[in-house]
Amino acid sequence: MTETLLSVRDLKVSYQVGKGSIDAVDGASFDVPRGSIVGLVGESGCGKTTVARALTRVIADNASITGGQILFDGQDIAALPEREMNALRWRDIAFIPQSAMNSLDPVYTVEYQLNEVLRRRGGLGRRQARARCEELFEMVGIEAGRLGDYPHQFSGGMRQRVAIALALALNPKLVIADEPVTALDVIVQRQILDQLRDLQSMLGISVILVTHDISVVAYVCDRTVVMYAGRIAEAGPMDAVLMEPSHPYTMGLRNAFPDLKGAASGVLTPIEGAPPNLAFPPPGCRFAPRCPFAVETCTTQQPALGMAAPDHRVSCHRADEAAKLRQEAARTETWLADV
Ligand SMILES: Nc1ncnc2c1ncn2[C@@H]1O[C@H](COP(=O)(O)OP(=O)(O)OP(=O)(O)O)[C@@H](O)[C@H]1O
Repeated sequence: MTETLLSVRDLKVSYQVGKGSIDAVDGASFDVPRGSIVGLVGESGCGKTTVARALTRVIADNASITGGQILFDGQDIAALPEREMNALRWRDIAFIPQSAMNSLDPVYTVEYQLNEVLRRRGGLGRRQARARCEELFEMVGIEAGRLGDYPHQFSGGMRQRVAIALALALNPKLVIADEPVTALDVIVQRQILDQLRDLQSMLGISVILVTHDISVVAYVCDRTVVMYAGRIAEAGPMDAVLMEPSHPYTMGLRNAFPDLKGAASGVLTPIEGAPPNLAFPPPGCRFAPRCPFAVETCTTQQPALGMAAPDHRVSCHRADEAAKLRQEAARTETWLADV
């Protein structure tokens, strides 16, 4: 069995807003096996970025981790003193924030920015750092001659490659990439994802890929964690979750996105409505107000994250009926009725 690198257990993250608080992540549990790409997927606002940032403990000033464990290599980093956590960042866990433009400083050359990580954090000397910069650029397919360029001199796709090089600088075990291909055209998306996959398997690292786009997960991930309104809806091997989803939200997401591989994917059916306001989440299953299959229990009782199969978890009161619901979910009318 594959060894687990990261194990998130019942993670809770809240934002303080005025006198109240928003439970943006409300009991998330999932695993990241060594040497795998795990897609963290869900609509905007469902808590993906909050989870990703909590894993590096670079969270907003008004955010706090209010519960749970983040076991990285067996150590609970949710409880680690900031000094030790800081030593772990870049070296063990690297984070690529949502826009590569944000992660790169426009006023410095990319070599300067790579050097900041390599020399300041990695302790490399000038010569070693230069050699590593060249190696990193080669790894991400950019000529070393462009190391002295500024971020604006690169195209969007190339900036994303630079951000990947930066993340890989100190040989981390885990790279967390937040929406790494959003805003790029489909051809460039594929190139970046292919490269991420090649580097992941060459270096044997693990990657958490945060995305709202389930076709990105289908294209490149080994496993999928589907989030909805701060909770895990479904998690497991990519094929099991996307080919035979057990949660109606995953069934709906699958209908709502085109296929990145370019195959004919038929009619796209959006999930009507929007995720709930997390300041006032509905009782019971948070997806119930939009779910075409919701029954009374769904509106009153929160479903537990149970087993759909030994390695496949799902949080749905009707998970036992998944095969039947999948057939109904494949029909566009199912998603137009009831909501
Ligand atoms: N600094 C903040 N203060 C208050 N609420 C916040 C803050 N940051 C995020 N939130 C709220 O937390 C919830 C989760 O947001 P988060 O950004 O993690 O979701 P997401 O799935 O990553 O969405 P997106 O892809 O749009 O970033 C949302 O309801 C959002 O409004």
